[in-house]
Amino acid sequence: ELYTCLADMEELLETEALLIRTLNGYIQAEEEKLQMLRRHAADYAREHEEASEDVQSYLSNPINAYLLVKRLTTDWKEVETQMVDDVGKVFIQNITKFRDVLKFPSDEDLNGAAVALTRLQDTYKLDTASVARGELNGIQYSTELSAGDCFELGRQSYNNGDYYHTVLWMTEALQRYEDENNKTTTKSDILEYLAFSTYKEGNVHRALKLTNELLDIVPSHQRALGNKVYYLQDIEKASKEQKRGDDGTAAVQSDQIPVAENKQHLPERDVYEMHCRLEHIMPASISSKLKCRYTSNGNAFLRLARVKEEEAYLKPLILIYHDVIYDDEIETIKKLAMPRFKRATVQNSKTGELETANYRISKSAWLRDDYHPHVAAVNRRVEDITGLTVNTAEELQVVNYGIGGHYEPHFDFARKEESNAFKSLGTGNRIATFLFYMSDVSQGGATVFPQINVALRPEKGAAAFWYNLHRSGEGDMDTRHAACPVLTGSKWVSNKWLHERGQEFKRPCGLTFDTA
Ligand SMILES: O=C(O)CCC(=O)C(=O)O
Ligand SMILES: [Fe+2]
Repeated sequence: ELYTCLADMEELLETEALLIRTLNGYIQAEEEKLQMLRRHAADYAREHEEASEDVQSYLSNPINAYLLVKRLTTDWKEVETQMVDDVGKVFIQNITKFRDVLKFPSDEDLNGAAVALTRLQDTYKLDTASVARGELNGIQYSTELSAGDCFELGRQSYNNGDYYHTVLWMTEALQRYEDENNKTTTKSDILEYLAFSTYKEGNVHRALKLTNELLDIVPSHQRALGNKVYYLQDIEKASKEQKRGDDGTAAVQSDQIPVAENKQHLPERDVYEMHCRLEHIMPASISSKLKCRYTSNGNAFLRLARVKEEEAYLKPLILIYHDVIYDDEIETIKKLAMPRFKRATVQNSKTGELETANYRISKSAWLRDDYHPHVAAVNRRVEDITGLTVNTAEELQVVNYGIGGHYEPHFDFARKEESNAFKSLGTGNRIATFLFYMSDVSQGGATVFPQINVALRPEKGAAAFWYNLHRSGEGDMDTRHAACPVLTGSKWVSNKWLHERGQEFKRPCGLTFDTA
């Protein structure tokens, strides 16, 4: 699962470098072989021509007679050996050896990267043609996609049962195919996927039209012939039902079930994505009440080194601290995390087991205080800034998000029904979250709170802090939040989750407005 993390993806470039070297080596060896054969062919031709000029006199020379026989025996054998010699074999063997050492992406990675791209397309409302041109939000980032590249994206979507994106990408593939001089795929393959997905999306007339186009190119296409019969029956049935006067169309099932309606009564997904695009502007009635200050929070250490504290929201209180993790600490933490990275997991609310899920795509690692003084220093800073103890906190969790990496809306605290969640820790629920941003993100990757319309843009060196629980210990539903998919760049964060135990006399009054 390399695609889940940008740090791992860098290693793929090393793999590619080796493949390029190997391929060039193979081409050179193959060329040397061909050159040798060409030389042989020329030698044969020269001697043969000489002999043909005067056959009698040529063969009357015993040396010539001997050479002719030799040419057709041992020399020719040598040629045949060269011809069957599989020059590529040893190069392939070399690559096979490297498979154990170097990172190679799997089919699952290809699928993950394709799904990530379609997720970005949806969240950031990117139109297919622009993405195919290598543009993201109007900025040219990469080379264009060929018809074959678009076809492969469509095929991956198709394999996931995602007909919506199949239609988008196959349509684009078709358009690119027409414009391509060196064709990178075949029109009939595109049409086959496009027709069937169009049918699945409910447009049988267009599916039929596309299938007819396919049959114009390949009249004996078995699946197309079968589908055509099926589509025609479908159309006939629908027109009969219409004549009878009843509505033949099935009730359209929406898969946009509002999971948790927010205060605007829009499906949470729409609100979440709107905030990811940073489209929402906080009304002045709220933003005008937010303050910035240098604070020491009554802490002796911080009195000497005050921190910049900014209110991002008041109820629940969300605070941003600027410049609270330093570049050398960030470098150390990244270095420690990289070899420990695992695909991030989530807790199954029924079983309490940890498992991977598509709604959380990133790699994460846990770092103990004693791994490096920088880890201890960062934890200590959380304590100094919040006035809470980190004795009962979880280890520092380091997260790196790769292509389209994200974490959909969730709570950091365990809900009542998840009574097993933090049981083994024996430190109670996650009272607060301290989230360090260890990188800027050029596009995407905001932390958003859909219930209260807050979006935080990652800023390297800054941190966000909020309480997940009311003073009563009850979870604060307004702290529901998400990490938006990364559009361009790499996103690094570290989480310090503070727990209830040990905070009994520490949760400072000044930090929260709610007394519930
Ligand atoms: O990466 C982010 O912005 C938020 C991460 C988060 O919510 C989490 O790891 O629980
Ligand atoms: Fe979270």
